[in-house]
Amino acid sequence: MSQPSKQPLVEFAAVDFGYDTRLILGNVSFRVMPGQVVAVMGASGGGKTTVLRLIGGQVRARAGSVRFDGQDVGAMSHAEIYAARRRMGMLFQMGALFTDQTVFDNVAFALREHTRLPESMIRDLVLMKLNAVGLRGARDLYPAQLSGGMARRVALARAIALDPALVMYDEPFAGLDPISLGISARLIRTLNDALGLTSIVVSHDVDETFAIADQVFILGNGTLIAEGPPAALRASADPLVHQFVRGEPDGPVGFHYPAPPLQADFLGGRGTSA
Ligand SMILES: Nc1ncnc2c1ncn2[C@@H]1O[C@H](COP(=O)(O)OP(=O)(O)OP(=O)(O)O)[C@@H](O)[C@H]1O
Repeated sequence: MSQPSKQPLVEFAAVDFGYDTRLILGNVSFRVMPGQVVAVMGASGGGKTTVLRLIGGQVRARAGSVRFDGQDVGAMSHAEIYAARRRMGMLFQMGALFTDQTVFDNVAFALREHTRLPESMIRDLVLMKLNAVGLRGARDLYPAQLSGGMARRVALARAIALDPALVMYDEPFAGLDPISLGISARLIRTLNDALGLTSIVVSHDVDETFAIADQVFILGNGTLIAEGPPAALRASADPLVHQFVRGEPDGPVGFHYPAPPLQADFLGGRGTSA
């Protein structure tokens, strides 16, 4: 019997990336092993979505390498990137469903677009995916007839329709009520394990994400400031990690954007040289 692969499914090695002259990520290295659920967290604007875009080949690293299943994404041709993306499911917060199509047709879309499977097989695959997210019975509904949590689950079924190796979630819990949020988080873990996926979740929800992740990467100040299993990060004495995990307003990451002293803007500017 062959041994399970020990090669990372995703690997960042000393990655630098910036838009224009501004560096967004500097010297970022991490690995995602097959079967893991990993979380990419950190302050807003810290480059979390950019990490997903680098993996999907929408943008390329300036230095270092981004590998997907051993292949350097930055060196792929368009055809290779297209083929690699077929092995990646993406679920974005605003990954709107097609409003004029039923739940069934939304999930069937990628199968019809990317495969030549007969409709009878597509039907079975779609219903299996819908069953996995608990919505087999909702197949004939239109998106307008779904709750926010249900719509998110349909989007999840759509993201896994092609049996991807990797599923990337960008803010999958945004806008959900606490119950739907908990259900969605557990579903990500359950599907990951039941279907043999690997999952990367970008999220701000510390509790829900820590509850399902094997490994957490925290981005801050343009680089990876911490990584480890959730329990280790919760126990971390590092002030940055501590502030992030507890959601505290005061700490190494300031609440205020740099500004002149208060008295310069109020009290008629008294006490300033301005
Ligand atoms: N196409 C673009 N051109 C120029 N700058 C961009 C572009 N896309 C993103 N940025 C900038 O890159 C930085 C990182 O953006 P990114 O979306 O990766 O952050 P994020 O950590 O996902 O943020 P959030 O949690 O707020 O979604 C931000 O400062 C953003 O303004």
